[in-house]
This record gives sequence, C-alpha cells and structure tokens, in this order.
Amino acid sequence: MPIAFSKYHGLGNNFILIDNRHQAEPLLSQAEAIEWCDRNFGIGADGVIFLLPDTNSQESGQGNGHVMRIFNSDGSEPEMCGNGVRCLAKFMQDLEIKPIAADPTNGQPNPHYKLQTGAGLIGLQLDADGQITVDMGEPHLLAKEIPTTLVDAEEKAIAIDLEVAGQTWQVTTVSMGNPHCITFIDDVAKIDLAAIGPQFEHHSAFPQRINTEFIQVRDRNYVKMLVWERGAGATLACGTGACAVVVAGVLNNVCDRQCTVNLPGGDLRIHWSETTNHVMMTGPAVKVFTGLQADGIN
Ligand SMILES: N[C@@H](CCC[C@H](N)C(=O)O)C(=O)O
Repeated sequence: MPIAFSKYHGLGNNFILIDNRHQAEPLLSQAEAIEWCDRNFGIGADGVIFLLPDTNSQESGQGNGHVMRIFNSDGSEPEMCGNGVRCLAKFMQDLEIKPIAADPTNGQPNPHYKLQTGAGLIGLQLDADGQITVDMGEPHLLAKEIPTTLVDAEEKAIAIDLEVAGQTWQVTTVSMGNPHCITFIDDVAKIDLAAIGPQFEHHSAFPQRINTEFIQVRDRNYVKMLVWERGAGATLACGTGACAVVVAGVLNNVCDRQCTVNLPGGDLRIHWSETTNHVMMTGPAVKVFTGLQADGIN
C-alpha cells in the first residue's frame, strides 16, 4: 500500500508528516526515512514526523491521545523538534482533530493540543492570528542532562572554552529535551557553517552529538542565529535551538527573557518565563503539499 504523506515547514525547516494514528510503530524505518528525506532521490526534508496514538495518555486522561516521533534526515531519532511540533499542530488541525477548548481561567486563552514527545508532554496553542505558541517546558542545564564532558556532571557549562578547528570558542550548553551548544560571536556572516558545523556536532565533548547555534546579538531583545543541526546539517531554522539560545543569552547576560531570534528562514518569538521556568516559542507552520509514496522510494 502506498503511504500518504504531507510536506510542511516552519520557517523553512521542512518535514514530511505521516498520519500514523492507526498503529503504534512508525510506518517508516529509520533507513527509509533517510531515503524519503533525500533531496535528489526522495521527497526531500530535514526529517520525518509521525503522528502516533498514545494509549497511555488516553487511559490517564493526560494529553489528548497523541504522540510525536521524529527521525532526522540521517535516520537518527531526536527527543524533540520545535519547528516540527508546530507543523504537527497544523497537521492535526488539517486532519480535523478536535483541539482542547480554550480555558482562560486556567491560563489557556486559546484552543490547544497536548502531545507526548521524547521531551515530555508539550502544549500547543492555536493562536487567533494563525501562529502557534508552544510550551516547550523547562530547559535543563546540568552537564549530565546535555550530555557534555565540558564540566563535571552536576555542573552547568556556561561560557566555557572549547577548542574546535584550532580556534577557542566560548560555549554554553542547554538541553530543551535535545542538546544544544551556543556560542556568541561578533558576526555570523563570518561562519563557514558546512566546515565548522560537523566539527562541533562530532566533538568528543558531546557523547550524543550536539546541535550548534552561532549567535550575533543585535540588542537584548533581538539576536541573529545560524544553526548546524545534529543529524540534519545546516537548516533554515531550529525551534529548540532558538529556545536554548534565549536561555543561554539570559545566563550570559546578553539577552532579556523575551527575545526575537532571527533565523535564515524568519523570526521566532521566545519567552523564558521567570515564574514558571518554562520556555514559550511562537512561530508559523505552513502546509506545502500532500502526496502518495511512489514505487521509486521504499
Ligand atoms: N529542527 C528542530 C530540531 C530537530 C532535532 C535535532 N536535529 C536533533 O537531533 O536534536 C527544531 O526545530 O527544534
């Protein structure tokens, strides 16, 4: 049976989405995901995202019965994806899955979905202007949570020197469920992403590899970001990365908690709440096309 799929993007970070609600295992293997993501011989994408049933949450009454899983374009499985989860919220709307009703008395001014992910239960608000606001949960900062060997397991790596490609970079590491290494620099235009990105990704200080964000601060509320993603390479945007950047910016005292992150694909609005410690991310999600798997790809 050919598999039906849809293509969505969040600021150019693009994904193949599969309605996988009828079975608990993803319809594609990790090897097939590599073929589907190939931009020359496949559909082309930064990753494949599956909307799966969540029998546990249905039983416990948590969430509204769905799970997100994602494979990167190299077939690896990350814990979380910020742009991907917004695309999935749009996909759920397009599939006419009923959202949970707004409840302003309970801090929920808009209809929303709840999804289980590798980073825990995520709340997705469907904003009146068509954007999606995601409660990305709390950042994790201990070295053992990233993981990184840059400092002792129970310590935080904030503004630590790291040697990469014969240069010393000052880095801060943050987990938004998945691992990020952030470095603040003078000018992102000077970065040769294809040359330097893989050297960060595979550095021995990061046993589970790493996503790397190169950041130029324009002012405390606006930064410019280039990203090299673990398992996907240079992408036009990274939602978890933008959240990690604002957390790192606050910890390094170069950003405010409310900050716009400008990426090659556009802007994300990030707010790291002082009261809840949760990071909120607001941005768009766009449907590009739907299709049916052809014979050419497995
Ligand atoms: N682009 C995503 C992150 C996808 C996962 C990442 N490549 C990883 O391996 O951790 C985002 O928008 O957050």
